[in-house]
Amino acid sequence: DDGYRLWLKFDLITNIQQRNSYTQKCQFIYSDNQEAITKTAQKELQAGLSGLLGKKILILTNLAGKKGGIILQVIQNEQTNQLAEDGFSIREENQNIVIRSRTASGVLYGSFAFLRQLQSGSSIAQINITDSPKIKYRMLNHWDNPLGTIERGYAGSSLWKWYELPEVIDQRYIDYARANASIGINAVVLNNVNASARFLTKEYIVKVKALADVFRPYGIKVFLSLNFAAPKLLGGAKNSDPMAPEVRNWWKNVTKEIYAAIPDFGGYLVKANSEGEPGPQDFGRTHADGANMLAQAVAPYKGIVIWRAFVYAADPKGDRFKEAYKDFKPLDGTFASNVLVQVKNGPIDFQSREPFHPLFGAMPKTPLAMEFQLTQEYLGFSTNLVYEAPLFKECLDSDTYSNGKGSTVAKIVDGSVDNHSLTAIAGVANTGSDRNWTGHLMSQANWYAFGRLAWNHSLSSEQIASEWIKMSLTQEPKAVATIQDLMMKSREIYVDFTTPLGLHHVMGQNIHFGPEPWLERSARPDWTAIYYHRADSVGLGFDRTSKGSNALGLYAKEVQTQWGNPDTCPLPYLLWFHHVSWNQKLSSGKTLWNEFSSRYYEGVQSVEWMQKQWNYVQSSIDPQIFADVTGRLAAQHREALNWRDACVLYFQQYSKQAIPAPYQAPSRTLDEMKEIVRIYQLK
Ligand SMILES: CO[C@H]1[C@H](O)[C@@H](O)[C@H](O)O[C@@H]1C(=O)O
Repeated sequence: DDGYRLWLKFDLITNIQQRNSYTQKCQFIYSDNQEAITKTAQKELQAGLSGLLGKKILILTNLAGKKGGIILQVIQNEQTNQLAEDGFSIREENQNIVIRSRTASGVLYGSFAFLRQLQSGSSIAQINITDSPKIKYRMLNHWDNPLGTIERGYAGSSLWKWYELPEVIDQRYIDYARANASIGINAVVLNNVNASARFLTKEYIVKVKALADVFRPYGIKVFLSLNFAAPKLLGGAKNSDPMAPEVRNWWKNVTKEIYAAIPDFGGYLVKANSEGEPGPQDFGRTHADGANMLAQAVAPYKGIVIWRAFVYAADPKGDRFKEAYKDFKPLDGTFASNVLVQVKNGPIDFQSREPFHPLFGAMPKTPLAMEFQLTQEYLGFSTNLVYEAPLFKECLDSDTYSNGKGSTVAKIVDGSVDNHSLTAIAGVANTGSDRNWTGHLMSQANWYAFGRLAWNHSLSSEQIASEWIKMSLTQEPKAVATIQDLMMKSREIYVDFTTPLGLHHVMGQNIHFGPEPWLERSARPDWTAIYYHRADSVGLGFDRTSKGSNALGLYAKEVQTQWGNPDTCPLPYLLWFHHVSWNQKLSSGKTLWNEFSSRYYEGVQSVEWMQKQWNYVQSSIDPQIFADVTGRLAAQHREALNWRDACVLYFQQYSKQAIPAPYQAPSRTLDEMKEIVRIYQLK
C-alpha cells in the first residue's frame, strides 16, 4: 500500500510526453563493475525505471557500443578523485548517461539521485550533476530493546525480530535498507543506548551478523550500543574498570569475535554515566578513559567509537544546561583518533526548540557527531504533524563563532572548521513495525529530511519538503505548494501551543506529548517543570545570564551578545536565557504575559488552519493516507487545546492577569486540567 512504499513509489509516469522523453534515454542499464553494491544499484534502477516507464528495462551484460542507456562506472580517475568518498557524477557522455563514482556506494547513491529526478518530474536533458556527501557517517540510532519495545518509539514495535533471527530474514529488513540507501544513510546502530549486554553474546552476534549481511549490499554498516558493565555482567570480571587488564582483555576478545563474524562492523555507540547507565566514572575514571579503551579494541579493524555527551548530574542548585560541557570540555584532546563524541543538538533534551549545544565549537581537537531525534518524543509523538527539517536547520545554521564568523554548527560537524576527516551525524530513528513505518505518515518526511541533510546540510527545508511530497504524496502543483506550506509552518505551530518564547521542559513526566507545568516533585530535581520555567509573581524564564546560572558564558562572545540582553534576545530563545517580568514590553509590542498567552491561542487556531489546508488537498491524495492524516490532525487539535488550557491557567496564577482580548478564558479549570493529566499518567 501507499504508506508502506515511502518515497520509493515509482508508479507509471502518466504524462506521456515526459515518459517518452525519459524512455529514450533509459533504454538499458549496464555496468562493468560487479560488486554487490553495484548490483544493488542496477537492480534498483531496473525496478525504479521499469515502474516509472511502464516497461521492463534490461540490464545488459555486454555494452557493445550501444547508446541511449545508463552506464554505471566505479572508477578512480582525475574526475572521481575530486569527489568525496561516495560522491558521484551523473552526466550525458556519448549519448549515454554515465553514473560514476570512486566507490560502489557512490554509484548506488547516484542511481537513487537519478531516479529522484524522474520521480519528481525534472528534466534529464544534458544532465550534469555532481554531488558529494559532506559527512562520512550518516547514521540512524535505533533505541530498540531486545524484547521488541522501542524507547520513545511511537510507530509500533521494533523492526528487528531477534527471536526469529538469524534463520528468518524479514522482507522488511531489505525494504528498510533500500529506504536508507536511497537517502544516503550508511550506518545503523541497532539497539538502544540504554543497552542490554546480551547483544555481545555469541547468540546475538550471529543475529547481528544476519542483519549486517542484509544491509551490506545497500552500503550500510552495522553498529551496536554497548553496556559498559558487560565484562562484569557477561564475563564474570570483578568489575568493569576500564583500566583493569582483565576488563581491557575482555573487550578485546569480544570485539575480535564480532569482527570475525562481521568484518566491516562499524563499532560501538556508548551512553555511559548517564541516567543510571554504568560507565568509567563508576571507577573514578573519565569518559576518555572509557572511550579510549574501546577505541583500542576496535582500532585493528578500523572500527570507531561514538561516545555520547548526554550526561548530567543531579544538582538541584546547578544548571543542567552546563553539565555536559563541564564534563567534556576539559577532555578535549585526550580522545583516541577513532573516537567521536556525540552531542545532542541542544543542551537539555530534544525540546521543540533549544539553542545549539555549547559544546559545538568548544572541543576543536575532538570530532563531534550531531545527534538529532527523529522520533517525536517532545514533538507530539505520532499524532502531531511536525516537519523537523526547520528544527535541524536552525541548529546546523547557528554560528558558534568558534573560529571566527561562519563557524556554523554544520561546519563543526562536517569537520571543515577544525579539519577533521572523521565525521558523523545521527538521527534517533522514528521507524517501527507500523504499516507506514513511522506512525504518522507525515513523519516519514522527517526520516527523509534527516538523510538528505546528513548528506548535504546546505539543502533547504523547502526543497526537501517538496521532493518528499512529490515522491510520496502528489505531484499536483497546487497540492504540493499547500502541503509544503503546511509542513514548513508546522514546527513553529507546535512550539506556539506547547512552549512559546523559549519555555522548555514543561511536559508531563510520563506523557511527553502533554503538559504538566505544575510538576514539582520527581525522582530528580532537574526533571521537574518548575526547575525549568521558574515562574513567580515577578515573571517567567530561567536566568542563564551572568546574574543567573551563567550558562550563556559557555558560548562565544558574539553569541553572548546576541542572546545576553533580554531586550534584543530573539523571542524564540527569550525564556531560555532570561527571567522576564510579566509586564515587560517585548519587541512584538506586547507585554510578556500578553504575548505568551496569545501564542497558545494562536497555536490552537493554527492547528485549525492546518486541518483546513489539509482538506483542500483531498482530491490529490491517496484516500487512506488522507483519512489517516485527517484523524491525526483532529487528535493534534485535541492535544493542542489541552496544552493551551493547562498552560495559560497554570501560569495565570503567577501573572494574575486576564487572558488578553480577543481570546476567551478556557472553559475548563486548572483542576480539571490537572485531573486529565493525572489520569493519563495512571499505571
Ligand atoms: C535513551 O534514553 C533517553 C530517554 O528515554 C529520553 O527521555 C531522553 O530523551 O534521553 C535519553 C537519552 O538520550 O539517553
